[in-house]
This record gives sequence, C-alpha cells and structure tokens, in this order.
Amino acid sequence: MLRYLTAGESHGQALIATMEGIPAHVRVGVDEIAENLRRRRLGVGRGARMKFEADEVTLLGGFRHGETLGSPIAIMVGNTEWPKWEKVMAPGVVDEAELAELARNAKLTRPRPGHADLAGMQKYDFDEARPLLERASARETAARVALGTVAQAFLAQAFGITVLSHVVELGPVRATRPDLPTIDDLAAIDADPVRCFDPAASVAMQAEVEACQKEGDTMGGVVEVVAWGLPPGLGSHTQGDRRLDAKLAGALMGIQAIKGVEVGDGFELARTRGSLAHDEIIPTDGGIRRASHRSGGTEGGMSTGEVLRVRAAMKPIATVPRALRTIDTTTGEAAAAHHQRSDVCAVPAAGVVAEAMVALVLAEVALEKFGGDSLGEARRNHESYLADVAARGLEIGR
Ligand SMILES: Cc1cc2nc3c(=O)[nH]c(=O)nc-3n(C[C@H](O)[C@H](O)[C@H](O)COP(=O)(O)O)c2cc1C
Ligand SMILES: C=C(O[C@@H]1CC(C(=O)O)=C[C@@H](OP(=O)(O)O)[C@H]1O)C(=O)O
Repeated sequence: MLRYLTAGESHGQALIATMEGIPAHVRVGVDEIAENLRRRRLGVGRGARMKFEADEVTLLGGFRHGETLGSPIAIMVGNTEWPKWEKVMAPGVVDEAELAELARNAKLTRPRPGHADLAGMQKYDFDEARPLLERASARETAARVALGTVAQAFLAQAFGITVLSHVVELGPVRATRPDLPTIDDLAAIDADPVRCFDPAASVAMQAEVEACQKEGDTMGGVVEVVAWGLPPGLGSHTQGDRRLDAKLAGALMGIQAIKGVEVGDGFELARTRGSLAHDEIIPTDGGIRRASHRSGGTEGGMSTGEVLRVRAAMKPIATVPRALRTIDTTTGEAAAAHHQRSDVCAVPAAGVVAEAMVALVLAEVALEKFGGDSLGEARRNHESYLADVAARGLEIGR
C-alpha cells in the first residue's frame, strides 16, 4: 500500500513530504529530486518568485547511501525566502504590537475570484486571505513532485515504466500532437520554453503568453501525461474507486487549478460512433496488438498494456493583474481583488506536477498488483506475471 501526505505553507520555512510503501533498494538521490523541482519552476509565464527563490532538498528519512530503505520516506523542500517571511508566517505566538503592525501592513481582505481566498475565509473563520492562500498555493506541488520523483524511480527500476508530459494547448493555441508520442518525442521537451512538441504551436503559445502579460491578464491550458511500459491489468473493474481511470482523474484534479481530465481521446470519443471509437484487437505472432490508440491505455478501469495517455485542463491563473471585481470583507463594499505578483501562466509547470501525480498513481496500483518489500521482489513478481500472460498467448505485441 502506498500512502503519502505533504505539509507546509507557501511562505513557510519548508514543505515536508512523507510517503510509505516504496520498497527497499530503489536508487534515487537528492540530485534527481532537485532536477525535477527545477523542471517544475521552468516555462514561459512563471512569475518573479521563480527567479529569486530556490528549492532546497533534504532527505530526512527513508534513504541510505542513495537507496530507499523500505521505511517511510521524509523529504524537506526548504524555501530560501524564509528569512523575509519569518515574521509574517511565524508559527509561534507573536506579541500584540507585532500583530498590530502586521495587520496594518498586510491584511488581505479583498479575496481573489478563482482562488481559495473567499471560500476559505468563510469555512475556516479567518478575517483575511493570508492563512488560506498559504496552503492553497501551488507551492505545495513542489512536495508532490519530490515524492513523484521517488515513484518514477521505482516504476523505472522495477517495471521499466517511463512517465513524461507535454503541453498540448495554451489558451487558444492547440499543438498538433502525435497520436502516440514516443519517449524520444518527449524526452527533450524541457528545452522548449512552453514544453510543447510542435515547434510552430510553441512559437504561437509563447507569443500568446507575452500578449497576455502585456494586457495584464492570465492564461490556462492543457497538458498530456504519457506513460510507456505498463503491463496489462493495473487497477480493477471490480469497484469504482479501484478503477485506474478514477484514480488518475482524482490525482490530476487534486492539482491546484485543474478543472478537467480526459483519459485517451476522452470527450472526443463521446462524439464518435462506436465502430470508430474503440481499439480493435488484432492477432500477432504469439500475442495481440491494437489497431489504434484511442482509449489512452485503459479499459474496464485497468491498464491494457498499451501506452497510457491522460490529459488535464488548467484554468487561467486566479491572480489577474487587471484585478477582478470582489468585495472588501472589512466593509462589504465593492473593491478590486488583491494582487501583488503572480504567474501569468503555469501550464508547463503543471505538466511536471501532473507527471508526478500519474507516477504516484501508477506506483500505487503496481504495488497493489505486484507487492514486494524489495525492488527485486517487485521485479520478480512482475516478470512472472508477464510470463504467465505470454504463456496464455495474450502477450502485448509492441
Ligand atoms: C504550478 C502552478 C502554479 C500556480 N501559480 C499561481 C499563481 O502564481 N497565482 C495564482 O493566483 N494562482 C496560481 N496557481 C493556481 C492556484 O494555485 C489555484 O488557482 C488555486 O489553488 C485555486 O484553484 P482551484 O479552484 O482549483 O483550487 C498555480 C497553479 C499551479 C498548478
Ligand atoms: C511558489 C510557487 O508558486 C506560487 C503559486 C501561487 C499560487 O497561488 O498557487 C502563487 C505564486 O506565489 P506568490 O503569490 O508568492 O507569488 C507562485 O509563485 C511555486 O510553484 O513554487
């Protein structure tokens, strides 16, 4: 069983991520985690904070000599900007004078439409947005990317699974994407400023972000996560909450600002006749293959053994510089929503977060199917299952 939690505020001292269930002997180090955190900060449209703040990774538990121990993992991602926020975010009691000073300077009483500010103030009984936005902020996704890196290392080393992502839409611009991207297609995607496969679309997307920034506006978009090397049979048709599709949708919708998820051709399939919507099964030498790849690699809530493809739609950033209408909660009067600094577009970064979430789901369902307290045990269980599937003439031809 895989379970994980994150803690920590956006402008707090650090984020903490813990995870239990990853087998022993998975090789993963600070450098790999730091590299994925670096990827998460990239992309056209990210705000000023991404330039001056750094993620400081410390492995606090669950690792020894570059490998997992099979014990609970604890990772800390430090905020280098903490000294500037020590007073505002002090976890301990602060004296009355200091509290009054903070209130005079920084009370956020004009909640932003589209962010957690207003619903959070209503629900948690706060008279300003600061205590809400701190945890609602997507800064938290750094902790999930750290965990996702460990999940990715486990998937690669135990089963040969690779998980990557790319941007397929940014605002109104759509990329012409390959029906079935290869690992090579997406391996170099970080070199593109919007992490897009299609060079012409990338140029148009960058222009769109620039125009948006000039006009004091913000943007959303769509990312696609692709996973290669899955065996058939991860997830289960037997219960709604065990369906791989349900787990993927839940995990992706758990990312801040994600408002829609599609598995495979998703909504497009709803507009297509059955004769053209499904992936026909064709015999090959000693096995089977599919004539198309519309399902995205799941059927009946289980992986089919084909390439997994899932997309997530991100709404535009809520902190719109051309401030939106709101109220001042101290007076009840109409006001402009608070705005200090912000990303204009964080879709390329959301792709890296989506990769981490898909990897965490795949690690969970793979552990459910194959178990294993050590990497070797998980690997053996996987190999013996594949050998059995092949012996029954049902091997997936590649
Ligand atoms: C990587 C990433 C970066 C984000 N950056 C910002 C930002 O700079 N400003 C902002 O207002 N929202 C940003 N967001 C979105 C907010 O976190 C999100 O709008 C907020 O949590 C409300 O979304 P929800 O309605 O889905 O919870 C970002 C989201 C992600 C995934
Ligand atoms: C810090 C990160 O993203 C932040 C996510 C975020 C939000 O509201 O979600 C708002 C911005 O922070 P601030 O309001 O302090 O400028 C982003 O920079 C990060 O991704 O590491």
